[in-house]
Amino acid sequence: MFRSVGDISKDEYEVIWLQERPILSVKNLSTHFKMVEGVVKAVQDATFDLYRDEVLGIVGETGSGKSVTVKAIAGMIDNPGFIAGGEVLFLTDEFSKSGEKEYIDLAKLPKESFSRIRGKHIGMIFQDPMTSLDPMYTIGNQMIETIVHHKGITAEEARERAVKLLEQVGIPKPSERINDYPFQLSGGQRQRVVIAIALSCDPDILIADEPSTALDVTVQAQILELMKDLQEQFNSSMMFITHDMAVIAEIATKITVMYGSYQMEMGQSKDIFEHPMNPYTNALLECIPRLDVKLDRLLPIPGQPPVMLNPPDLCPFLPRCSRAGEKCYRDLPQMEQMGDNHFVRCWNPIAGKVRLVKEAQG
Ligand SMILES: Nc1ncnc2c1ncn2[C@@H]1O[C@H](COP(=O)(O)OP(=O)(O)OP(=O)(O)O)[C@@H](O)[C@H]1O
Repeated sequence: MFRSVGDISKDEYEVIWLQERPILSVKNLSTHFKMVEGVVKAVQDATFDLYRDEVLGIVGETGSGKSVTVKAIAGMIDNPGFIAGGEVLFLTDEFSKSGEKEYIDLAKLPKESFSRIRGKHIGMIFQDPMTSLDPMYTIGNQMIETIVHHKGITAEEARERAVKLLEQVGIPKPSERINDYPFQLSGGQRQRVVIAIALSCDPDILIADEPSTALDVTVQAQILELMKDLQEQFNSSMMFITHDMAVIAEIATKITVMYGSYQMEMGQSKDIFEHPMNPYTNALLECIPRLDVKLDRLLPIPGQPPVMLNPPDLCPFLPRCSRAGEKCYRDLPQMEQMGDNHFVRCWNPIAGKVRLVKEAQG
């Protein structure tokens, strides 16, 4: 049965409208650190959209700029770091006079205003739960304070909500454990508490920076499973950072691959795994251990990681790339669209251009 536009309620209309517009639109974001020795160009030209319900996986090896990207979005870059350019457009009604959602540029938002964004609209989960928890207060106190501050409800209501959240993240006997101090919990349980706090204000975006890396392997898998379930339940968009392609395969709907401060490739997960076009993405995929091939050790990518201090304006993967050609030594390639939602930074992508030309002819 068809419905006319007049039959659509205001709430339904808002859902449709929101699904068509990204909740976050990052455009040409660059973040640098001014050091005595020179400028560390940590993130250059990062560009992506995040839509409702999407899980964007940011993957790359250590030092590639993953954490700095999300910290810049969340207003967490301190001196000597600074946003050197670009926009971070976030769709919110937090500062709106009309009550309608509007885009605000987080790259230009004063530091003091971030207390109205972080914790409320953007929930953060870091590798080490103790960076988010205060050892001096019970987990109940910490959760209730956050909820009262952002939701404006009574401490009693906040306590009820905290107990329910602890239950949702799998803490046994939550009405008792809420009185525990962080040191009384295991590492995995502490991370579950941090996840509960991050979710406590129904954030629009959840940012998880290697949330399971510091935990032992079985707990890692449990935390990953929990994050997947909660993302579906709470319906928030997520940005998930990891250096591990196998982890990203589990959780991300869309992936951006970073190397030496640049996005090298971005696309839907399926496309990245089935048709990687950047030689670096391909090298990363070749490092994933396979069940059908017996190896004594993981295959490392040959060569040295890139220099971040005063780098040349060339592809950062150039010194390690087996496909490098003459053009690669002259100019930096830009991100180029190669297919539906598939972008790659490379002068000589793997089968990319050939595939598109064939598609166009066919
Ligand atoms: N406070 C800082 N001062 C100077 N340089 C910094 C600072 N923070 C980060 N950097 C530099 O910025 C670059 C990107 O760092 P970032 O932490 O984003 O990497 P990453 O991809 O998240 O790596 P990891 O997986 O190890 O966290 C690195 O070269 C790092 O040394």
